[in-house]
Amino acid sequence: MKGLYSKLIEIGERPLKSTDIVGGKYFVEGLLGKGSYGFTYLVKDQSNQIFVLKQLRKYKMLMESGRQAFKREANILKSLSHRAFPSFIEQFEENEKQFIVMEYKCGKTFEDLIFQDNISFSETEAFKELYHILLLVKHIHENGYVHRDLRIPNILKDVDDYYIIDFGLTRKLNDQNSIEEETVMHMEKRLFREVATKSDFYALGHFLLFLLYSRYEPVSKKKRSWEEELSISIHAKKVIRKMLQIDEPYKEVQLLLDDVKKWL
Ligand SMILES: Nc1ncnc2c1ncn2[C@@H]1O[C@H](COP(=O)(O)OP(=O)(O)OP(=O)(O)O)[C@@H](O)[C@H]1O
Repeated sequence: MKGLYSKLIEIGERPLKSTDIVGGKYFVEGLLGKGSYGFTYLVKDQSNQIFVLKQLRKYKMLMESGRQAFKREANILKSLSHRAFPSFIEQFEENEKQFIVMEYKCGKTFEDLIFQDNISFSETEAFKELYHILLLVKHIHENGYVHRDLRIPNILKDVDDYYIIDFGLTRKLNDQNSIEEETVMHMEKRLFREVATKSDFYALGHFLLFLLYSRYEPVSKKKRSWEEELSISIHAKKVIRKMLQIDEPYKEVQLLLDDVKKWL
């Protein structure tokens, strides 16, 4: 549990305002999000180029684990250089605040596509989307990382281009979960956060369910399982059951890609 002191700092902290200038050259355009670790802003430099600026929250800055997590995200962005992930621009401290500047990826999150634009996906369309995303996840895993936060707000699409953002929870595959994490996580969270490739497949199993549920029309008020509610093929069910670790999980991304190729 957060201490009272941290809680008070958290409540009292205000994000930067539009019109603020950071790092001597970044003009704050607006707040994109307020996550658990920090504030995320859209900023512009003097040449009107857009970037994403992440600011570590003050109470997280007081904790070694918070500072480490922020540093880790910067290092991961530096090492994962690929057009599908935001490139690292710079990192600095100003007025006792820590910042990371990264490339802005233009696209819509799958959360917005489903819930704002009401786009719906057939089984084939959903698995095709998964295929493209798995190619990017393959790159992450081959570089020795596991993302651990592959949720619909962190995966973007712009026509035929796909992007993965938010590497705040990413770990090296040979890292251990911190004791802090282990003790606070309940079972469901553990499956998302395990430092193993299967946790990314688990998250993508949920991603797939969001896409498949976009076509679902409830026929009764009775709550049923996804296997009962969704009209999908046996092959689709088999793949999702392995992703969700109901059946023996996939050991590596290529095995999952091989199964998903069927829909291409
Ligand atoms: N590099 C980026 N390019 C484009 N949009 C981004 C980028 N990074 C973050 N965003 C957008 O900014 C918003 C806030 O993102 P961020 O990941 O910092 O926090 P969050 O998702 O609100 O919270 P949490 O970190 O707890 O998951 C999201 O809507 C995301 O789509």
